[in-house]
Amino acid sequence: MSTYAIGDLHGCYNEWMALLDVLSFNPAQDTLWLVGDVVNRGPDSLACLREAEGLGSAVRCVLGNHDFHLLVAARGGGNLKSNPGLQAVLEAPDRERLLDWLQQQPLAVRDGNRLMTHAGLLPQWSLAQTEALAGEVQAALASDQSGAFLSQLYGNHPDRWRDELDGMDRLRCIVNVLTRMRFIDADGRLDFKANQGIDSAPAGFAPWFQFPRDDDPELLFGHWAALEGHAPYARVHVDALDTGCAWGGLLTALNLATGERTSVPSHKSLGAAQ
Ligand SMILES: Nc1ncnc2c1ncn2[C@@H]1O[C@H](COP(=O)(O)OP(=O)(O)O)[C@@H](O)[C@H]1O
Repeated sequence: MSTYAIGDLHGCYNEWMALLDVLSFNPAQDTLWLVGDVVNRGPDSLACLREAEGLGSAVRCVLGNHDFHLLVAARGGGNLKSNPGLQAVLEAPDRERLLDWLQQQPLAVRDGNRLMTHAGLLPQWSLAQTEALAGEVQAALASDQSGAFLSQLYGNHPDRWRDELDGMDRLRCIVNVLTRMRFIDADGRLDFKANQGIDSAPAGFAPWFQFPRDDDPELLFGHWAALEGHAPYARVHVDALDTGCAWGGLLTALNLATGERTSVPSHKSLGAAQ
């Protein structure tokens, strides 16, 4: 009866299966939290989606920016870029079922004092507020206007949260915080350019987890491969789970009860055929 949180899969199906093997994962008893970015970059997005969908209630998954990329391309009139693996999803006979599953995933998963999102959350957002804001996006994805929502999703504005935001600006800001954020400034403004290690912070910006909070939650996030699973100088309890499997790094699972980390190497780094 273990619960494991796993970092960004990014289509690394073989590594995912190897990791589950090492963990002796049993879907009848154990639970997997997936931190988002199930698809893109790696070799087999389609197999990852099928597996995640097929695991049913054994999986709790949040949406990442690359998952949104697939949804925008499939259902929001967007163009595909980056990876032919996504094309395979779009051409699959079961694409509608897989896309329906993806579109139903939340942007936040909470269990008591623990919260998982793909990128993080703003220091001023409580866990309850984050859940509620994530729920607003999930409702938009579930509505009969979801295509219009997806077609207007992309953009960097507004780059700063205000409670008064409404309409698409509000939803876009929530999505950008929960799935794209890395560096913010003291006013909570998001930077959308820097994506390397913490040394790449633009002047006046710092990683979101280096800002103090009023509460003391345990936050799980992925998204930021260059951190290599570390959150330096964090002022909050965070677990960085993206250890860059798609970049030749590792795929990592965190046992939520014991805090133990288990990793397997990327097959890319082993020189295996992708
Ligand atoms: N271990 C690493 N060290 C340094 N840079 C990395 C590492 N892994 C990935 N990167 C870089 O991080 C950038 C962002 O990739 P990633 O964190 O996967 O996020 P996303 O694709 O969602 O923007 C990429 O441009 C890549 O070059």
